[in-house]
Amino acid sequence: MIEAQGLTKRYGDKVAVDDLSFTVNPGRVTGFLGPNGAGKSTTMRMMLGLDNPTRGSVTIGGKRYTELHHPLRTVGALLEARWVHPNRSARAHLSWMAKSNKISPKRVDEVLDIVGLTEVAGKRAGGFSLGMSQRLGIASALLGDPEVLLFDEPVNGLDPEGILWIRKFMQRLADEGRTVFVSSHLLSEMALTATELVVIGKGKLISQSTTEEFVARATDSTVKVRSPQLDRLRPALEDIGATVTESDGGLLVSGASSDKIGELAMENRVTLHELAPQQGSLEQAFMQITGDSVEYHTDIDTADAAAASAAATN
Ligand SMILES: Nc1ncnc2c1ncn2[C@@H]1O[C@H](COP(=O)(O)OP(=O)(O)OP(=O)(O)O)[C@@H](O)[C@H]1O
Repeated sequence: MIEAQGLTKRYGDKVAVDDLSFTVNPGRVTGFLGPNGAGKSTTMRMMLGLDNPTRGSVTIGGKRYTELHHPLRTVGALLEARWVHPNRSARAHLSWMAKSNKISPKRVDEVLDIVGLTEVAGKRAGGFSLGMSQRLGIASALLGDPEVLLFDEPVNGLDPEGILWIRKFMQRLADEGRTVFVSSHLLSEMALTATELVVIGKGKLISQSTTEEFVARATDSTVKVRSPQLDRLRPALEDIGATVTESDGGLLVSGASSDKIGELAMENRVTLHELAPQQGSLEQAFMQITGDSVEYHTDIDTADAAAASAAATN
């Protein structure tokens, strides 16, 4: 389990992480979501003792990173994929890491096998594709068989096959009962990968909930209605306080459930051709909740978000 309490980091005048408190539990993949510059990497660096908090604390299994007797056996991290010496082979790199952390050399072959790199273990890591480098990074993280795993933007730059592999792999690690904490600004990716979300903006906690709750809370639940007698249904809906807008020859109704709209249609002898609750996308939820927390707004951001949410809804 990871616990942040009042975690704060200042760089001069800049507050990168601002009084963050949240908990990450084992047995599930928890997404760490936030716009660029929100403070995700800084938070992860503090989890790994690479940066010191200005105030507050973050602990792994109840201990600060610097208090851990065998850090590699407690927490594994994938922060930056291409940090291996390019002339070293994957096996040589892992063997060196194992030796310097008093981990059995047998574990090297095990982790190579787990990430599917056995066949290329003798090749120079410098010639690896990004996907293979990510696998090697994950093999290093797994070397100490840790209970807690941190991934900082693990799918950045990967092809669809690589993305799918990482997603399934993180789920497998969580199914084994480990604590898996993964940062991303790819919202649709998080919707597919994470069951729990810690969302931050401008260094502050915006929400911690299940992915499902996050989307449901943030998006207006609307119902799409098509009928040849909308002229009769519309005033009836407005009479009960629903908000009605025209859309695609039908109506988009908010403030009334599909059950209520169906009953109202029957009472008014209105034939319905469609009555469809609209599922909000994670993109819509994210923009709605973090909208004010994005450091630099541009028209392009807004257009991109609209396009992304349209793509996700369709
Ligand atoms: N060493 C540093 N010195 C000064 N400011 C820093 C430093 N590291 C980070 N920051 C600032 O702190 C804020 C948070 O940065 P951080 O990299 O943690 O965000 P992030 O959520 O990981 O963003 P991204 O998704 O863009 O990587 C940013 O405004 C960044 O410019």
